[in-house]
Amino acid sequence: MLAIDGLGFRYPGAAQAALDGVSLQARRGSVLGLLGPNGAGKTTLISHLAGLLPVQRGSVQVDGVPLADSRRTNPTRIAVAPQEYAFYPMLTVAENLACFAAAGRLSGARQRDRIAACTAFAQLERFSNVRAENLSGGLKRRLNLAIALLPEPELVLFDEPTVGVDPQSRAFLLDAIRSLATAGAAVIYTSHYMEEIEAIADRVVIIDHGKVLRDGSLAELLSDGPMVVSVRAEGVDAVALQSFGEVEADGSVLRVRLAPGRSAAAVLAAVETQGVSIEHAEVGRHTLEHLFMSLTKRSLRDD
Ligand SMILES: Nc1ncnc2c1ncn2[C@@H]1O[C@H](COP(=O)(O)OP(=O)(O)OP(=O)(O)O)[C@@H](O)[C@H]1O
Repeated sequence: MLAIDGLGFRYPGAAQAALDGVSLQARRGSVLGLLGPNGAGKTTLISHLAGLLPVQRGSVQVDGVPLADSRRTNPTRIAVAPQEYAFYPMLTVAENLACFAAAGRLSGARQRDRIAACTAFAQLERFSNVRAENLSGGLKRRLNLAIALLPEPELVLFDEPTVGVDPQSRAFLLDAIRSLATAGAAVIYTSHYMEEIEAIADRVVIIDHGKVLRDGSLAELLSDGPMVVSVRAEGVDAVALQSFGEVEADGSVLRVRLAPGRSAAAVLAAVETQGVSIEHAEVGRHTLEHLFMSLTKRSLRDD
């Protein structure tokens, strides 16, 4: 549905491009997980799709039509559920929905139907008369979701929609977002929580410094890495394990990305011969987080 090809963007006066030749596609019925460290270019990309930034280089097309033309003929086809709360705190849930429905030019029976459908979808019925400022963090996120869905968009972008919510609300939001794709919408989902992306995305795009580092199905990305042995034990000599593969320390956990021909059993045997006791050991393919960290490196992003 959405095809981005070679998108480049430089903020006025910026030394470096925020987006440098980004290409990706979002399909109906599918959740695309968009991952990148701070400053990678995610918000800049989403701002293009929300119509807030002009295309400087490359192209963005919706079903083969340039984004700007598509937005002109159908401004509500793409919706963004932003990171910040996008409602009026002084208004109740029902008043907010009515206000945003009217602003989105919904009227009459259609307006009533959409408000009822989105209230039910976000399970907000019991809170219709509660002022938005008095909702819990999870309910505020659900109101954000309901507002974004009012115009029945075909492509929905979620920018870190679960920040500050408890595990129950997070599970609810993830299920709800997944069900949008199941019902036929195209969904783009950004989050810093890798386990969320693993839970709901079919495809994953990892970007950094404005470039796409990896684009593939979740299964491809998880299966094309080496086997990883994680060992939690105090006092292991990490240098002695380097002959088995790349070794990474994470607190008291050592992670060995096995080199070809090396076995997990040999790593565990080598740790035991050091005379330390293993508290916990795990063997498996690398997780999305391992892949992400190895692609984007571990350095902190302060810019
Ligand atoms: N308004 C702006 N003017 C100049 N540079 C900007 C502006 N907004 C963002 N940038 C720069 O563009 C680059 C991409 O930033 P962007 O906000 O798109 O990253 P991000 O992946 O969304 O990061 P985060 O995870 O922190 O939200 C960064 O180097 C950032 O400093």
